[in-house]
Amino acid sequence: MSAAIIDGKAFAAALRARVAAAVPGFAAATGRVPGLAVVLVGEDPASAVYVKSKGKMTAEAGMAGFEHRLPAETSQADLLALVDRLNADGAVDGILVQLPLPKHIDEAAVIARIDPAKDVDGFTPVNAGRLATGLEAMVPCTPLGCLMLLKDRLGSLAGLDAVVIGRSNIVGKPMAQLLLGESCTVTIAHSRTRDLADVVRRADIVVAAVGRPNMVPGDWLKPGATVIDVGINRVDAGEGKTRLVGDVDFASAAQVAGAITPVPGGVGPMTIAVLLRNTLVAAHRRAGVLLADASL
Ligand SMILES: Nc1nc(=O)c2c([nH]1)NC[C@@H]1CN(c3ccc(C(=O)N[C@@H](CCC(=O)O)C(=O)O)cc3)C=[N+]21
Repeated sequence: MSAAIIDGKAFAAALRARVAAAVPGFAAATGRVPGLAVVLVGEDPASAVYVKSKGKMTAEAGMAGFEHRLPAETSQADLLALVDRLNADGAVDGILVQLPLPKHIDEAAVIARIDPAKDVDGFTPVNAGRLATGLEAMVPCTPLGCLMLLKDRLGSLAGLDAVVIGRSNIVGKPMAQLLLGESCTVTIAHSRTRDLADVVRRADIVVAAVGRPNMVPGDWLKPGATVIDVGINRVDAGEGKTRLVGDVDFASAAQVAGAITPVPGGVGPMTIAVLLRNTLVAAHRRAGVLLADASL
């Protein structure tokens, strides 16, 4: 094993502490604390776990959390009406509608309904367009967390070759935009990419976000590359147990990479920490209050 392990869990805890430290200043200026509304439709057990952990960390940061659990049969009209109410609620600075939604609901229509100023996931077309054109935007939490880890590790990313594996609106595309914004030479690879191993081997930075357990082996990597593993895949561990693995084969990749994020304890905790950071930022922008800590 030669790679440094990038401790996302520790970085995320430090980020949450900086967010929490900024809340009293906001409260003094506005007479209220930042508020995050989380909407969960249906009973998906994995989703319920994330929502619970988000709620706990929202409270720990000194923010107000508003949880809305709706039955799986909720109609699209009722969900849109809830989004409208949250858009109009002055105590709500951030709105997160947990994905995926049940199949009878048009996900794109629900996301597009969220006020872009409260879109702390950065999933609305307005924020995607603002990010792509270099305007001030709410940036999706997972890619922004990955970028924070990369800049902490590497300093300037200018001129580096970056390969993003995966082209989702949630991770791959915004990740590529952020890396482009840092002046990387960016390749977006996906399921139809030819000679993926050769593409990945050119990269100084590899961000794997496909959702396929252990799909990137160490012998695809350029020695010394920085590897960010966004995958969170639950796999069978025998004896009726399961465990989490990433999209990168950690054991072989750690022999070749310069640095690598583990799963769990890498990107996952960053996602929630950045969600709180985005809620704090949205609250300041909406209230017209300057956020004193420029590192946020
Ligand atoms: N609108 C929306 N926004 C999201 O950001 C969103 C979503 N929908 N739907 C579900 C996914 C999933 N997600 C995770 C967040 C943190 C961890 C996390 O903290 N994982 C821990 C391990 C957790 C465990 O042990 O199960 C880790 O990687 O160390 C994982 C997954 C956010 N999501």
